[in-house]
Amino acid sequence: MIEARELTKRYGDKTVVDHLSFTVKPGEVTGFLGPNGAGKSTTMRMIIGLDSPTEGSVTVNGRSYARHAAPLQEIGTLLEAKSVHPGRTAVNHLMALAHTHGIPRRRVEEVIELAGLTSVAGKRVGAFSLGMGQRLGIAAALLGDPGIVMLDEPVNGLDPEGVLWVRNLLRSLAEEGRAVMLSSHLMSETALIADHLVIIGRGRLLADTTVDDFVQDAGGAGVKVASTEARRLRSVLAGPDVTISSSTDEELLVTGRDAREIGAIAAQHGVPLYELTPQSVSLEAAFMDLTRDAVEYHSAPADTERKAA
Ligand SMILES: Nc1ncnc2c1ncn2[C@@H]1O[C@H](COP(=O)(O)OP(=O)(O)OP(=O)(O)O)[C@@H](O)[C@H]1O
Repeated sequence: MIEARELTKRYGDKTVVDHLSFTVKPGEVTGFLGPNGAGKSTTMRMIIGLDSPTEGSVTVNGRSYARHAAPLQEIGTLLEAKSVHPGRTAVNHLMALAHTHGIPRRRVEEVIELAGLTSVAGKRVGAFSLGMGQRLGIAAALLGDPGIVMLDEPVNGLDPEGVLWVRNLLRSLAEEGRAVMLSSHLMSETALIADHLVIIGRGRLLADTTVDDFVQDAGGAGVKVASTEARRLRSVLAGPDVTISSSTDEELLVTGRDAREIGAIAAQHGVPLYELTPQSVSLEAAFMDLTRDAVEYHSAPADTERKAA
């Protein structure tokens, strides 16, 4: 478990992390989101003692990182994938880390295999692509079999197969009961991996919520239904919390009932359907709305068009 309480970091008169409180719980993937410059990396650096808070505190399994005798076995981290000696091979890099904690070679081999690096284990890290570097960083994070895994932008530079691998790996680590924290500035990608969201902007907490609630608050999704008997369908679907709008004579947008219910009700009343499509909310748009005032570097034109994902 990671617990940040009123965590604050100032550089000169600039407050980069501003009284931030959140918890990263075991058995969950927590997505740590914010636009560029929001303070994500600074927060993560404070979690593992690379920066010290100006105010407030953060603990890893109940105590500050520096007070753990074997920190690699408490929390595995990937902060800067390229912070590796370029002349070392992947296996030597991991062995050097393993030696600091009395971790056996067998475990090094395990994480190399887990990260899909077996064929390049003997290659010098300096020749690694960005994606291979990310995989090596993740292998290093898992070396001590830690209960907490914290990764800064882990899918950065990965190809689609690599992205899928990270997604499945993080989900399985959480299912094993570990606390997983990953930072990102991509809402839709994070929503596919995370259970919980901690969203920050200009160092401040903007939202501490579940992915499900965020999706719901983003406007719910609604279901698009098309039928040759849309008028009759509208009347059989009506209910106290149901909203139905129509864009054409045969199409309805229904909120308050999911696709399964709509299909069942339509079948019960013998109404033919030729389309039944759950609408996906534009999570990226909701995220941009939430962080709009906290974006440090606006691109021109400043207003991004709102469109469905
Ligand atoms: N050592 C430092 N001295 C002064 N300012 C700093 C220092 N480190 C970070 N900052 C500033 O703190 C702010 C937050 O930076 P940080 O890297 O934590 O953000 P981030 O959310 O990780 O951003 P990104 O997604 O771009 O990596 C930025 O404005 C950055 O310029």
